[in-house]
Amino acid sequence: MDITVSHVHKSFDKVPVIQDISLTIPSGNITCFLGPSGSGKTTLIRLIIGATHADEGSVSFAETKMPNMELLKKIGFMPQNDALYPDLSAEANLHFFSGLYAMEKSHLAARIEHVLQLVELTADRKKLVKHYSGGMKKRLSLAIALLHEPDFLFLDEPTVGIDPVLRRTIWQQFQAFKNSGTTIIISTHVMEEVLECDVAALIYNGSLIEYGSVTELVEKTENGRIEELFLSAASHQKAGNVT
Ligand SMILES: Nc1ncnc2c1ncn2[C@@H]1O[C@H](COP(=O)(O)OP(=O)(O)OP(=O)(O)O)[C@@H](O)[C@H]1O
Repeated sequence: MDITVSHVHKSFDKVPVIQDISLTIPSGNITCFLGPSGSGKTTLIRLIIGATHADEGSVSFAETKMPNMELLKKIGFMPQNDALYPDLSAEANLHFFSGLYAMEKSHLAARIEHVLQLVELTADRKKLVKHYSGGMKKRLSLAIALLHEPDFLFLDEPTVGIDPVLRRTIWQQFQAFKNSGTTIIISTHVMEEVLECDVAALIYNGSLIEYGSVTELVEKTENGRIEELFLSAASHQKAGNVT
């Protein structure tokens, strides 16, 4: 099921934040939204999952227009800022979120066990979240996003604050999810992570400046560094002709 974003616009307090973005996110791939801080990546994710309402334009998952309650059950979202309950343990947080996803009780315990293992938090499952480190909270947020085995996984800067070894393990997991058919959309400003993705959308000041396979985008650069494409967008924008 591909995701189609069609001519989406969004302003906050009359300031345009997303400007006429259209793209098709292919199913079963890892797509990244890459852009500098404040370029609109989080807003675009929130528009796609229906958490923010677009001023103009539409988002569809195959033929179904968002927002749609049935589709929401197929979506996992890991926000940039943790939405966790600090006075509950990791396990209790997972139980709470399973209620929101209306998960069947029969295999809940096994799912909780599985996602805790994936993010290496099994030993700390009883600890209150307020005593967690930043990286542990990130990992718990990821576990929550994975709990209901979503077909679409939206991850807003998932590896910020995670050490390089665990980051590697987590990326191996993302590749494994992809191989089992999950569509992954990830926002990042880390250029190295782009090379892990199949497709990249480069976002600059709320506009889509490049979109294509990572291989194609790398080929457009002189030295294989995708940053170059931003530098040329920035210089065009100064000259007033970014489209
Ligand atoms: N609810 C809101 N109200 C007002 N302005 C907002 C709101 N949400 C986002 N913005 C503004 O929209 C712009 C884009 O923000 P967004 O969080 O989408 O960027 P981003 O690319 O995800 O940044 P970062 O990489 O720093 O997370 C910023 O200027 C931000 O201040």
